[in-house]
Amino acid sequence: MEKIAVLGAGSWGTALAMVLSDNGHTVTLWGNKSEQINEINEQHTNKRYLPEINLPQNLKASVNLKEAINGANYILLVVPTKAIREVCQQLNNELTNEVTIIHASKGIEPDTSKRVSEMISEEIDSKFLKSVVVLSGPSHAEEVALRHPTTVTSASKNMEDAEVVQELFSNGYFRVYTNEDVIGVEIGGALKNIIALAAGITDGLGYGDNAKAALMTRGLAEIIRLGKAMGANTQTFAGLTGMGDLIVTCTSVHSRNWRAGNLLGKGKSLDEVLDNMGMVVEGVRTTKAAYQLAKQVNVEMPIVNELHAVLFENKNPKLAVDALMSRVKKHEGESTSNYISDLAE
Ligand SMILES: NC(=O)C1=CN([C@@H]2O[C@H](COP(=O)(O)OP(=O)(O)OC[C@H]3O[C@@H](n4cnc5c(N)ncnc54)[C@H](O)[C@@H]3O)[C@@H](O)[C@H]2O)C=CC1
Ligand SMILES: O=C(CO)COP(=O)(O)O
Repeated sequence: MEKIAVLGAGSWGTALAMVLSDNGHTVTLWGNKSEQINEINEQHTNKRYLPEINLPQNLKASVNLKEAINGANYILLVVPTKAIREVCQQLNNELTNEVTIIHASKGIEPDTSKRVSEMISEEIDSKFLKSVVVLSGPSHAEEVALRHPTTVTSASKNMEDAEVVQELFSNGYFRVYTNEDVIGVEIGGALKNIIALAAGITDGLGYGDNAKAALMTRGLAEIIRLGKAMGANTQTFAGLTGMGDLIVTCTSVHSRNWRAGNLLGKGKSLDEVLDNMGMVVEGVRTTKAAYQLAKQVNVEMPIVNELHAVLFENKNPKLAVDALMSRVKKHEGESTSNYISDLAE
């Protein structure tokens, strides 16, 4: 059994800390809000993020980063993408031994277009960084905390590291696959949030399942196009971290991205929506990043373009849908079917 520090005491950090505690590891959950940390230690709950969930008695929490990482060979980083660099810088100041950093955050940094694993490698001194492993897939914290069956992927360039992480997390309700395509896994996890925002918008506008199926299918084609240009293995997008996560995020009431889109479709402003949410909506920043990236690498991403206009140029969501529907007529062309046929190995 291992000593593992989980940095980020929101919905996903808490749910993953539960999985690791259930597996018998010694887990310390680190957060920056003392009231919340006291609640976890004293009441064994984290009501703001996971109401009605009782946390394992052996799960400890701390506001002290040095104390949380003391003796840990594995650090799970699960703060919003916006906070990754800041938390890594704090971590870098406290590290005294080499660690494997596992991250479970889903986003791309605007302006730099960096994926989370790239930011981690930039911020953590290489003498302390044994490996970076990504944990991603269709996995709403609310359902994992109820110990409902969930599948995810552990990805690393080094398959042995991915397998170690698979072993750490796997149990009867949490099944972990491995993959060596770090780029594809991170791009899929980040970009599905954009499509979930768009799916929320069409639901909020009162359009039905046809519109959502169209967005999911054509959205996946956009994700694949960008992923391919970034060097991903296109087959990855037909798997858990691509299509799987796209399905769960576009169709679940648990999704903060879908819920935010839904409110936008109902006429709320972006500021009103984000004030309302109280949790991270990663798709907003990732839309900005994908919009910039698509232009840089010359990839056509019409849904991303329209969502960018709705979020940042005040475009009426209904007009954005009209614009997508009246684009120049096309052949279906490069669709996911090309890749899905290769998947069932
Ligand atoms: N909630 C979910 O079901 C899933 C979330 N994710 C990803 O996990 C990441 C985190 O998401 P959630 O836990 O859901 O977000 P959340 O909004 O529920 O919680 C975020 C937590 O990070 C903390 N935080 C923010 N900035 C910080 C800083 N500078 N220092 C220390 N703590 C800081 C907040 O206090 C809060 O506790 C996101 O990238 C998200 O896309 C991935 C899979 C599932
Ligand atoms: O990534 C997730 C599920 O796999 C969570 O999605 P949201 O951030 O939209 O809630």
